[in-house]
Amino acid sequence: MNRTAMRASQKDFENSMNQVKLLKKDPGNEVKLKLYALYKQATEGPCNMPKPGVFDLINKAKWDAWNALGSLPKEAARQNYVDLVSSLSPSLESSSQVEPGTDRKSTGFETLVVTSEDGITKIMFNRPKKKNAINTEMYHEIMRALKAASKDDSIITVLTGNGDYYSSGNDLTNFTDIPPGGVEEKAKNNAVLLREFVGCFIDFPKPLIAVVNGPAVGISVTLLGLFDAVYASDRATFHTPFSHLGQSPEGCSSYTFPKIMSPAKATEMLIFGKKLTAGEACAQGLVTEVFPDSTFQKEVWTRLKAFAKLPPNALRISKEVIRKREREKLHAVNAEECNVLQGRWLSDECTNAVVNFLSRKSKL
Ligand SMILES: CCCCCCCCCCC/C=C/C(=O)SCCNC(=O)CCNC(=O)[C@H](O)C(C)(C)COP(=O)(O)OP(=O)(O)OC[C@H]1O[C@@H](n2cnc3c(N)ncnc32)[C@H](O)[C@@H]1OP(=O)(O)O
Repeated sequence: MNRTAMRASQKDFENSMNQVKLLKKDPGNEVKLKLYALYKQATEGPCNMPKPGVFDLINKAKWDAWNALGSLPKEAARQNYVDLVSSLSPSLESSSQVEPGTDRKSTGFETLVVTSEDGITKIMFNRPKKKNAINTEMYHEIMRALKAASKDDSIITVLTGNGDYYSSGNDLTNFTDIPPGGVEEKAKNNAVLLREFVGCFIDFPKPLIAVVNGPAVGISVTLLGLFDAVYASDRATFHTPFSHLGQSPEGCSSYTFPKIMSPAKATEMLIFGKKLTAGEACAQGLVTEVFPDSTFQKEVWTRLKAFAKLPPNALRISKEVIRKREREKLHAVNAEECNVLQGRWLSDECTNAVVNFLSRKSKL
């Protein structure tokens, strides 16, 4: 609405002040200073404060902005304030019309729900009836969602699960559809794809956070070593039963887990398949913090929203400094793990374990 020809009433002014509090998107320092100056001018008249010292940067910037309005009459300042707030309307519309908690949702995913809100892109595994097992389609969709999240305007990216599981790991039916080229070709193609998939986590440029809402198995656990923070419900468990499945570690865990938790503890998990509780995983350094399930979502999302308000460039640069010296090593480990797994998938040990699960003879 063009209000320049109108006189803003005191009521309009108060409404605008309330609207500013509801702004969803930070309008930036320049606009905030302008709003501050116009507010002061409209309520107190020309700048009447002593000039702050040069080292009092914030108050000095505020003083400069207010002082720059000179002798602008209170009424005109009030009008300018209302106009400025109304020019921020796209952000206001989204804040006032969208129900609290309603996300901007990306369509085009079958196995995920991807949403973006409050500076956070949330990638949620969405096959709850299958305990969020990762089928081939989901591997591809996670890669696509991560690539999009690395370029969108979000500050941090979160992976979580829908339902009672975080994820039961690789969908064991991935091994069943054998192409005309036979099992060797299937194993080779899967190794190439797995390497690309894990590579997306190694190279992800923004802070990547796991919100582990329930049990996690296999690759959904190993990848956690490539995340920047892992928050877990006390219902979560962490299980990598690779030997039971005739397989071997992936997700760079053969390198990250011994570093994170000590070689002996990593061996118990990765070779002997010891399942850790959330508390144990936290004590071993794999999990950042554990929360009671009853307050998990509330506490974690409050924290994540605060993280997402931190300066984005500082977050990315700090992550890069930490990841930089490890990146090459991680890619080499990933390549080697995929190569070893390719052989494992062709073994009788692996075939029997998958057949036993699919014929309902065994579970973990
Ligand atoms: C880029 C493309 C790459 C392709 C790459 C292919 C290969 C990459 C491989 C990478 C290496 C990964 C390794 C791993 O992740 S190893 C871990 C594999 N996971 C498992 O072994 C878990 C198997 N599941 C279970 O043991 C149990 O289901 C579980 C303990 C998780 C839950 O038991 P519960 O009794 O509570 O529930 P149900 O068993 O009744 O499960 C409900 C339904 O969900 C199906 N389900 C669950 N998990 C899986 C799974 N991992 N794969 C396939 N299906 C799964 C289960 O069968 C039930 O289905 P139905 O209701 O239809 O019976």
